[in-house]
Amino acid sequence: MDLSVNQVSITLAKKKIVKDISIKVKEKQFVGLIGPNGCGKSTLLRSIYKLLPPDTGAIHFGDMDIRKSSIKNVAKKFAVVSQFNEISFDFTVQQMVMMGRTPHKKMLESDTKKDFELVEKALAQVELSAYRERNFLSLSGGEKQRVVLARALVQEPKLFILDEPTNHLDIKHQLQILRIVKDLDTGVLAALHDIELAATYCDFLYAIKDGEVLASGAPEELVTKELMETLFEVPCEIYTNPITGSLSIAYL
Ligand SMILES: Nc1ncnc2c1ncn2[C@@H]1O[C@H](COP(=O)(O)OP(=O)(O)OP(=O)(O)O)[C@@H](O)[C@H]1O
Repeated sequence: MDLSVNQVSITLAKKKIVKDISIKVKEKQFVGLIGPNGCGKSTLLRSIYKLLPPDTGAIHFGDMDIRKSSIKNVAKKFAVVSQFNEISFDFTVQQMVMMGRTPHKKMLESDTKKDFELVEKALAQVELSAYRERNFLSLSGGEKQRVVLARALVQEPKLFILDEPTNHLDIKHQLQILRIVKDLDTGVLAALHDIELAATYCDFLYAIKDGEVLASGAPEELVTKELMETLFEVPCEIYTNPITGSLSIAYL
């Protein structure tokens, strides 16, 4: 199923933050949003997962009209890993991850063998099996982020929405998170700050500035010196890393 966002605009505190943005995530595609702080990436993502109503525009996942669907039905399709993982009550890691099963359950339905198996599998994927009895609030920022990814995995979504998923993570765990979602058989829409990682993992990128899509395309076409300098207002050179062969940026 494809995600289609058509001409979405969002106003916050009387200021137009997202201006007529259209984006698409095709089935199983890994799509990245890049752009400077405050350009509207998170705001756009929030409107896609129904935390914010857009002023205008349409958001569809396949033939499902997201604006008209219930949160529970949207949560059966989309899982979100965002930058802010603060919760008021403390839960164990296992309980936190189990919450990812909620959209698939009826009220008060108890956890099944399959639910526990999915939780164990997801904890192993993020290398936190030994932490299952720990209190979530006692974890480091990076460990919390991996628990939130595990919760998203057990949700068995058709689309992952990641808002700076690698915040707080050391390089091993940044690569781990991106590799895990890349290897899944689902679409991914991710706001990413690290352009080199975005170019490595994404099939398609949208460059956003001042609430508008400035350019879009495959990373090797989109990530040019001219566009990066316009986007981030820092002089740079783009080159091919002689060791990895991947696209790299030197900020000057
Ligand atoms: N609730 C709100 N009320 C008013 N303005 C807001 C609100 N939420 C966000 N904004 C503003 O909207 C703009 C876009 O914010 P957003 O979080 O979408 O940017 P972003 O591209 O995700 O940035 P970053 O890379 O820093 O995470 C910012 O100027 C922000 O201050």
